[in-house]
Amino acid sequence: MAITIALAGNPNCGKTTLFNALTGANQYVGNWPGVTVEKKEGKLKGHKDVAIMDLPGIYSLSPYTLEEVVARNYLIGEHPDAIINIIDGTNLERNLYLSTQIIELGIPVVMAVNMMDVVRKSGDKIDIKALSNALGCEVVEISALKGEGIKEAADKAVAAAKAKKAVARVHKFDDAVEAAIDAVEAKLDDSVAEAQKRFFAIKVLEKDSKIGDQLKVIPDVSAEIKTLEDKFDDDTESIVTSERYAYISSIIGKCLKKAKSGKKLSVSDKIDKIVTNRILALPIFAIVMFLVYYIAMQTVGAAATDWTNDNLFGDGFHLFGMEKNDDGVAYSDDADAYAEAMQIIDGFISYGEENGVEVGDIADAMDAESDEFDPANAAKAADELLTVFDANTTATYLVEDEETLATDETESTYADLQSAVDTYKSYGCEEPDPADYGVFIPSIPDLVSKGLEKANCADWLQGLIVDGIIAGVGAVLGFVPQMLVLFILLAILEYCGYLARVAFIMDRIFRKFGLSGKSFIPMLVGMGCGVPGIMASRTIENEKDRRMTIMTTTFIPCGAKVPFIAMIAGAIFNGSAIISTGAYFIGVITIICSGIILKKTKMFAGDTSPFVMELPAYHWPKVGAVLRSMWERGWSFIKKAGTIILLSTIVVWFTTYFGWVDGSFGMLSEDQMDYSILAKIGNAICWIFKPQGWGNWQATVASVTGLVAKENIVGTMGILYGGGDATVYQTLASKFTEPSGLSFLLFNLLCAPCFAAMGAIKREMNSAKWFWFAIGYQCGLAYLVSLVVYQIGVLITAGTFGVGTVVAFLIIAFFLYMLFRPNKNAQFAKIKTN
Ligand SMILES: Nc1nc2c(ncn2[C@@H]2O[C@H](COP(=O)(O)OP(=O)(O)OP(=O)(O)O)[C@@H](O)[C@H]2O)c(=O)[nH]1
Ligand SMILES: [Mg+2]
Repeated sequence: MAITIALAGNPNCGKTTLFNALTGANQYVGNWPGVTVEKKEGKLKGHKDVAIMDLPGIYSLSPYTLEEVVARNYLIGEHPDAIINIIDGTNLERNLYLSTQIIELGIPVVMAVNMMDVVRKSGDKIDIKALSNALGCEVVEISALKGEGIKEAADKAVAAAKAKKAVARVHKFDDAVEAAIDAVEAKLDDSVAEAQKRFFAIKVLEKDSKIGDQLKVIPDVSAEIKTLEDKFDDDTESIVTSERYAYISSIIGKCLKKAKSGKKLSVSDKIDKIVTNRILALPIFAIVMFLVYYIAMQTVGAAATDWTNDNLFGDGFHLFGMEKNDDGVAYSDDADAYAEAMQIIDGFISYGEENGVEVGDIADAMDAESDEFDPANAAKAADELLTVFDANTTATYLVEDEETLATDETESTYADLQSAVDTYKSYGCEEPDPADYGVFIPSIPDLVSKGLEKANCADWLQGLIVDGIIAGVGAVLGFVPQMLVLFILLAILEYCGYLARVAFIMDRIFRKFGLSGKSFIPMLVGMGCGVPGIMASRTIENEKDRRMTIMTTTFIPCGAKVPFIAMIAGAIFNGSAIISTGAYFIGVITIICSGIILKKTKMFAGDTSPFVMELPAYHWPKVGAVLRSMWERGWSFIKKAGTIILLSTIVVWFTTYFGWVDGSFGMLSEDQMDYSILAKIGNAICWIFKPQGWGNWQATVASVTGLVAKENIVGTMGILYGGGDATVYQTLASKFTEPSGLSFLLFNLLCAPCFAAMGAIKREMNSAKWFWFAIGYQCGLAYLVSLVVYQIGVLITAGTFGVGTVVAFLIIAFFLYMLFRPNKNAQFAKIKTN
């Protein structure tokens, strides 16, 4: 016989931790209330026929928010065989409120008092026997985190389910209340099971608005309600609530012995005094986020990512950094000396070409790439070069900077040429081979292309693999080290409980603007991925607020947006951590401004949901949990690279390297990309982004592929700007200016999220109209913001003034009007001030 056991309890009491421990699952656990918003089923380890159901946390069986409805509907409608009611032992009194309701459901219950490790440490004593007697069900002490007592709890629940023995009610409410309940029970029809009658009777008495969904017929009980309300001079819901609290206080004295802690502040309280301090909170938050980004983007993470990009996907590297040859000279020194000599020689050749000196044959003989290259001939040619120039020649020529691709005029004397030729010949007229300097590991693209060449692979396939897949997927994978560092740091902040404080701090700010602090939890979750972020909006009871949160949550950079932010910051802004941290603050500011503007429209007007959130105690993050969270997020990033991004890069590569030249369709060479299919598509739509300063087909196409998955922006750039001599970063730096780079970044940060997140928006909005409204709002806002940033940017940096500037100022004026216009819908506020 299959058995289902539901885990029910208050938010943040450890249900999911217990679920993971019992089933071996890996569900998301976070140190704040409202982490789980959907029910989740798993199999009890070692029992194939026992299913465990993790539920969202609830404070009572009178649900206010969507995820509470999920939990209640499950408990009432699906009727699990047993419930493990998890109670946070550090907060017994409040947690028991739900328990008094759960034992009325007519389902076998086992109470699991969790967090016993913390309870013991604090010195409190819980009398399990007394508690069990008072509640009429089995009680076990557990620590879900440490795995203590969990097997016992599960076994007891299985036994209770098999015995099918519902909780024998020990306690009675006030006689008048009991009489009313009995009377209502008698009025319920037979479709209500006997064991559930008490629960439904109380709910009907309480005038619960949503209970109609569960009952076929709601009996008329106005007489009973009136009698009770007259007697207690209160409404029935409050009467029942205070009866429950009276019951709890009657048992709590018998079951709980608090350690004499006096009035000393706990460590958590002391930390909170500082980090949630009215004045310090925000600067501390800014510093913490800056440090997170500084470490991930500029120091540790960046070093690892640079190494990966430069070596693994770039030029290759020497094992363990040992790169000395037999004479003890470092490879990099030799390579630099050779490159410097070549620069002067090439300079003289191009100077000669321009000034009518016959250097063509010399250049050919020295061309190491050519098939007929022979070092002996090259040496002779080099000597000849010395003879064709006059000893007092000073050559001027252009040199391209490797980083910025900017060209610079340089001068070299004949003496420079002489020593350059000597150096050139001393290396045997060929670039020093890194393999002569220790164990050299070629880069992945080099290795693969050599292998493919050896295997006589067709050109197009080689192109697909090297220029398509490796360039695209490699560009994304190059960010894995940075992402892992970032994920570790965010996981630490989350597990220790700091992120819950951030929600609290932000609530103070949000509230000033008429927004609910509850909107901040989805944003916190959205820092990992927008999909669960959007789902986390279920904790908001007010429908208008919830819609608004769904619309704005993805403004926060999710993990997938990080690589492209890092790429733009790295290529155009010198890797500045201010750009990466700034992306978060821009996300938050956009959410706040959107909130203010939208709240003033009829569609979203109304009171904001109250924000009640307990601050969980600080925990030391567990190394295992942090690493697991890092790995999970990192792995999903890698998995995506292997599936959707791989597919996208193949499509991008094909459409980039195939196209029509002179009327015939075929494969294109690197300098013909402007004729490609992709260029055609991009060119057809890129005018849209002219006012943003990056209206070229490459950037446009990258933004479009970003809608499939945001990592694609980097992958697509890798293909479109890769190839050729310069690195992707160098090409990017040459194609974007600071204003256009910033505008590109902002557009892609704020516009519609990836398909997966759009799907989540569709699901949560549950309405095509609202879905399109959300997507339209995001794209429209992104378009305007990026336009303004570019136009004002060029006005400041280059003094360019034109139609675009005027439009930008008009947009700003409109925006300011929307932001500061009086709120017509907030009449109550006006009345108050009068
Ligand atoms: N010290 C200690 N911490 C625990 C224990 N069980 C859970 N926690 C921590 O409590 C926090 C909340 O755990 P979750 O399992 O996410 O709680 P939940 O009940 O599923 O929360 P919601 O899904 O929000 O309702 C996490 O930080 C856990 O690590 C325990 O036995 N001891
Ligand atoms: Mg949970």
